Amino acid sequence: MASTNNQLEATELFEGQSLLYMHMFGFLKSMALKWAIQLNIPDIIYNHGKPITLSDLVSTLQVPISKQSLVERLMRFLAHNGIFVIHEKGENDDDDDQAYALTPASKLLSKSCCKDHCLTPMVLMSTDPILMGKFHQLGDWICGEIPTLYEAALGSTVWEFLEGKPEYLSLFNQAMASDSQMVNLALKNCSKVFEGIDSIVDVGGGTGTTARIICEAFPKLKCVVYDLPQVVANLSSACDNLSYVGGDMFKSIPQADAIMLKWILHDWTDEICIKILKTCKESVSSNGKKGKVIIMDIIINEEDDEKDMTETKLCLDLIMMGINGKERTGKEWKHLFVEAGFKDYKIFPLFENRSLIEAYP
Ligand SMILES: C[S@@+](CC[C@H](N)C(=O)[O-])C[C@H]1O[C@@H](n2cnc3c(N)ncnc32)[C@H](O)[C@@H]1O
Ligand SMILES: O=c1cc(-c2ccc(O)cc2)oc2c(O)c(O)ccc12
Repeated sequence: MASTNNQLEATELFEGQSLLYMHMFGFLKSMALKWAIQLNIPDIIYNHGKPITLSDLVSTLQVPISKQSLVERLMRFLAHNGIFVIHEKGENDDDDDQAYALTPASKLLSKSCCKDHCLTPMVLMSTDPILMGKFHQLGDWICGEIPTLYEAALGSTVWEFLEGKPEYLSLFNQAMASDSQMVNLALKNCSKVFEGIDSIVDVGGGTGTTARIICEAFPKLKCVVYDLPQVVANLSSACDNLSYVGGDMFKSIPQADAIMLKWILHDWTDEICIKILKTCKESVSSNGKKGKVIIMDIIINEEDDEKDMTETKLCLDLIMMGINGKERTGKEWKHLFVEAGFKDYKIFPLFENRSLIEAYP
């Protein structure tokens, strides 16, 4: 009996050990992704026009002979994780019997392949050493009085940090724009949301990627991108129905039939979200029309989502924790709408980890 218990205990401990190793080395997934981008591998494979053999890849990369096997090992790791796929050509145990091809994930990292849907800037932001570095201070920050991890690690809130560092503002804006490009692919599923409205303000709309997609799809809809002055400075619109206005959403929000908030509310605490939602409600109600607030954001739904999807949402929740925001469950979203005085709201799936919520004043 004792030995059965010991065996069980040992089995469980080995499982625990295995889980810990998986987590300890998890950072190498993002590092290997960054390596592939730094070496331009997704574009090299795409431009090759067919799966690329190891010898063609290393010769394009001009990797010294002594390091060629390292490329093979990195590609094996990335293929194991679904970023590339290995095509086996023959039965010989020869390097050139294998060739690497793109998967949907690496297509999204190739500018040549997915010009309008390239997620490379988001990978570069999420793997930036300074931005990643602040997570080393989670422990000290949680036990201290400083309100946000950004302030604890970098000395200012995220928005002040970005304002003072043009290269990071540009990295952040490009990362946000790359996420917004995906709206293009999802718009057909939710086009009804934009029908019957004449004007919309994209509050915190960044450099205007989402607004541009909506303006092109609905040429009669007048769209304003409203963001901090340093974000919209020097931006000009290519479409007649799109304009940029610099301002502070905590001071005022321009009037319109609809307000859009994409990836805005998850940046803030409940208290601040309720304040933003109340201002939006006033803005869409003040012209006497029955306006609405359109929210594109994350809803945590552990019951219905796949485990991997929940994991991504919970990772984003930790990122939001660092800027004093949070990802919310359906119940938590309801709390915001009720407290801000909205009469009703509807939820639609948008894409992958994102939902679209229409809230009615
Ligand atoms: C996470 S980004 C989302 C950008 C864009 N909506 C998107 O999804 O790509 C948040 C945006 O809110 C803007 N923002 C932050 N504070 C703001 C304020 N007080 N007034 C207006 N915009 C603000 C930021 O500059 C940034 O562009
Ligand atoms: O990978 C990220 C993403 C963000 C991010 C995403 C969406 C938002 O509405 C705000 C921020 O922020 C990050 C960040 O602040 C960081 O230090 C590292 C990575 C990321």
